[in-house]
Amino acid sequence: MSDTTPPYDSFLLVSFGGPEGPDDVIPFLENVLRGKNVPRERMMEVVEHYQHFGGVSPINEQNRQLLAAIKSEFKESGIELPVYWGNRNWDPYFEDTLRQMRDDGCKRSLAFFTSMFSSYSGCRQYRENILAAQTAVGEGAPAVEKVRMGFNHPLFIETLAENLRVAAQSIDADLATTQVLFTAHSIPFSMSDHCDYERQLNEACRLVADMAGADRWKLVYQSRSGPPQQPWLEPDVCDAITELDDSSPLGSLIVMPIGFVSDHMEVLFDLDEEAADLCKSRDIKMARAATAGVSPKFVSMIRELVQERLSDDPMRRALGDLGPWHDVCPADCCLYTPQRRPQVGAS
Ligand SMILES: C=CC1=C(C)c2cc3[nH]c(cc4nc(cc5[nH]c(cc1n2)c(C)c5CCC(=O)O)C(CCC(=O)O)=C4C)c(C)c3C=C
Ligand SMILES: [Fe+2]
Ligand SMILES: [Fe+2]
Repeated sequence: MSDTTPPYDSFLLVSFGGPEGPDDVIPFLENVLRGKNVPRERMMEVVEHYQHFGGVSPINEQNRQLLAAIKSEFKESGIELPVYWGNRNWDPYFEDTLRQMRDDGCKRSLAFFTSMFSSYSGCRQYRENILAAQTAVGEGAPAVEKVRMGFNHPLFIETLAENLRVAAQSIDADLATTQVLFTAHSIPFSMSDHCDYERQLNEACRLVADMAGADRWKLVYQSRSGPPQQPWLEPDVCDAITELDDSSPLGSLIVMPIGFVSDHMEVLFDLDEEAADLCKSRDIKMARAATAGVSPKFVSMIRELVQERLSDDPMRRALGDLGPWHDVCPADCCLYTPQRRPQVGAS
């Protein structure tokens, strides 16, 4: 490492958080929806989804497993960074984590966000959250810099291509002929107009489909929360299934939640319940492909994204046409509304 290389002294897993019991559900969702134009009725609908699973989102447990996997991957690779975890919407909150990091003597941390695609929610909002937490902690709060977006990293694409093949095998489907629907969280146009979310998603879908040999694929959206008069990305996964099946009976279908890195509540409810019920009612054999989770290659990708920032080597691995994404976000990266003024946060 040369003198100009930032002396990172810690690693921070940046994530969303989720409720750990029935009483947590409403305060959690109020955190999620603060500042977002989402009707109360939609929030109460989502409350039911969470209560249906005992009020516990699997996301926190999945992040605990991811942290453990990252720790052992770092150890095996000789990376001596202590590993921390902070969330936007639930305990452990960023402020508590940054305070702990300051008390442990951390000055500059490298962060991995559990979002593989650029959007306000998955990029800028986290940087704003971290800035707010640094301000709250005050003097001595560690600096936080994020690793680049990994949507086109070969190890991410390989992980998902393998998961797609496994899903196809589970229903004896031929990927060359079976319809594949890749899903991602729908967002309002006022968000998608100011980021590369759709471009990155389309690229990742193409790369995964090519690698797995899936010839019939489409990118669709799930988990829409806005009022009906507000335009959000479409089509919705269930509308797409209905339309495709009406035009020519699908028979079999593979759904892959490419926009998410773990099988959290939105995957369990919107896909494993709603989309699966729809498929059952139409006699469609549906397989839901696994998310990256703690797959060894995905964990190795996180390690690689960290290692490239610890070294002077400019090498950045990426597949496809978009190239490696930026290490440092430009000032206007992932704005939400055109009127929003750029704010400086963790890069
Ligand atoms: C305006 C945009 C969004 C609204 C409103 C919204 C509501 C909402 N989201 C969840 C739960 C999750 N969302 C997650 C990811 C996610 N959400 C949005 C946008 C909105 N969500 C985006 C663009 C993304 C992808 C980027 C990211 O932040 O990950 C996730 C996954 C988080 C993870 O770390 O994997 C969850 C869970 C709820 C319950 C909700 C309110 C009804
Ligand atoms: Fe969301
Ligand atoms: Fe960004």
